[in-house]
Amino acid sequence: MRDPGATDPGAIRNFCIIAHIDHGKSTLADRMLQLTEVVDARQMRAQYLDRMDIERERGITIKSQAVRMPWTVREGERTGESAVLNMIDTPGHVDFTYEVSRSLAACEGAVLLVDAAQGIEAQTLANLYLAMENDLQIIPVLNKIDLPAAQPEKYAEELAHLIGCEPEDCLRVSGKTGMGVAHLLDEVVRQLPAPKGEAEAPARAMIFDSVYDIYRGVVTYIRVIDGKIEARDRIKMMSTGAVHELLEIGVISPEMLKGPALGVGEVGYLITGVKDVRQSRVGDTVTINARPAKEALGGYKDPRPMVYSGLYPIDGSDYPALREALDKLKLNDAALVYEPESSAALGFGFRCGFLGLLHLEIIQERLEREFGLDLISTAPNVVYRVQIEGGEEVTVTNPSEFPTGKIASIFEPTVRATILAPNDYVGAVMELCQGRRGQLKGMDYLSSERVELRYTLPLAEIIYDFFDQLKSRTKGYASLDYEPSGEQESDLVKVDILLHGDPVDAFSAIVHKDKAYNYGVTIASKLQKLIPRQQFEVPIQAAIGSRIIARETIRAIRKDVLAKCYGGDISRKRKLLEKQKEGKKRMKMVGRVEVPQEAFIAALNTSDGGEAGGKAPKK
Ligand SMILES: Nc1nc2c(ncn2[C@@H]2O[C@H](COP(=O)(O)OP(=O)(O)OP(=O)(O)O)[C@@H](O)[C@H]2O)c(=O)[nH]1
Repeated sequence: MRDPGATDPGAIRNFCIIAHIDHGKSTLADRMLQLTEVVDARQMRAQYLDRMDIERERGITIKSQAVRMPWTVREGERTGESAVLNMIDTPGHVDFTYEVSRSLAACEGAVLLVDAAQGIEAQTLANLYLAMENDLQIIPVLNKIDLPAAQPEKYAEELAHLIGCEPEDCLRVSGKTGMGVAHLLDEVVRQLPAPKGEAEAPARAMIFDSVYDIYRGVVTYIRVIDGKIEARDRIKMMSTGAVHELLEIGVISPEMLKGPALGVGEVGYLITGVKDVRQSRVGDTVTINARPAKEALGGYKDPRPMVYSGLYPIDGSDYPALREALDKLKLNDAALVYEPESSAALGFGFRCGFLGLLHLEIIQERLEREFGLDLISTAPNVVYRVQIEGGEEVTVTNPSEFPTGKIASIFEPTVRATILAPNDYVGAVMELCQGRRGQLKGMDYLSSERVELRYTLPLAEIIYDFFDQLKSRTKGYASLDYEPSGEQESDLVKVDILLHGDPVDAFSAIVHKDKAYNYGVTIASKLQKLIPRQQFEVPIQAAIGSRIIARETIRAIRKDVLAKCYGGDISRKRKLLEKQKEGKKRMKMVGRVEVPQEAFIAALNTSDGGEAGGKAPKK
């Protein structure tokens, strides 16, 4: 390996692999690491780069986001030409599209990988469009050609039609057997352009990822566009003007290799003393303090939370532990926002903002797994912009904070969704989308059997169970991808759930007018089944403002836990009474009504098909 900083930009090829989930990205990356001898045969194991991920979680080393691999063209034109390949990893999910586009901007080309037994899927398209927006050169590749079910001829046609090339231009590989992979690397050198940049200009490097390592602080991944950053430099973040001492700079191949500098087109890492990833943000431009660049690269915008949810510890005494855990996670996740909130039903917790549902799930799972917390989340909701008569405007991230004044208009965020499905299921997909207030924007036949449908949908309608519904209505054949597409004015109302006249904050929801009744009835009847009878009659009502739209009643009676316990052993009776006492400790008072917290948790749980949309803890 040559010294970093000394690489001729003409020999560099920066590329990423883009693919639909499970089309074989990690396996192909493994083969490339092996063929280029960056990882030798003894160390090689499946999903090498994923292994690093686990290591990073334990703080031993960091995840390899960009690997530098030397390669010499083996066959055909330009045999013997040496190159330095940087393979840049991209997060694959729509929640992180913002990060994906930053990583794409660090490359000149992309390997578009398609499973030869499945063909093009929704994320293939979404990633391809992103790559095209970033002006990347695309190399189409069919993977898994070793599979008996592979139909490379058929899908080469599809792929060629999509990107406007000839079917023969689609390469054929098997990440599993290694077939065709050396040829693919040769083509990366031949087809992709070398990076261009001004070596003499003030340094500008783009941050495409940053991760927190407990021993080393924040490790920032950069791609140098112009100039050179040397190990002795003091660097400056252009969005904030913050200046940091460089502690280390280098490349990753596949471990961190310290070096003297990074020059034009090079991809590597840098370490400063900062302890918080938000000081080293994805998308920001790094320059040198002594000779700063005038203009930052590209546009810089903050990742904006799209989905909010309340996170509460099941055991109230875990609240300080939850706060500490969120503080720690924030070091590694610039997009996570949270602030304390309290709920009559659930006690003390945090209102958290996420990039999307997957992000929410990942955070909740990490809190539970890494910090040993038992959590309940309230139904996720999107962010509404509410205009009050008289001109005032408020942003609502929590339905219970919906303004009470006269509302002039309410705006909700929308997404542009792309759904790919076999012909036979077009009707089912359309029915689902229409039921979710979708507007059909276009429809294309990718081949004689597969259709691409484009819809504009309210984000709120797809954050519940849209994906599950789509899968079940199409027997798992449809795939979905979506991206934010602005907002629309909608006829929305806030529905409150009242228990004996008092609102239960955790169940307030902002829903479309046509769905308000349904929501009210579902939650009221769920609670009616879950809340034990009291000494007095308790009405459960759903209300829009002061108008009641649904009602259920819990009849008065003292709950006699011994009712079903005829005769028998006294110790059994005692056990039941003890259990009742234990349960009482976890009772929450809503006005005069005593409710076991489990009832709220069960009502928030969606696994039984309810509409509240919360997530119960995993036991
Ligand atoms: N037969 C065959 N199977 C393959 C090939 N490449 C990958 N697979 C299998 O396909 C599955 C998915 O492969 P991954 O490499 O994990 O796919 P990925 O795109 O990285 O998946 P995610 O990381 O989940 O997005 C695994 O079970 C692999 O063993 C191939 O060339 N041939």
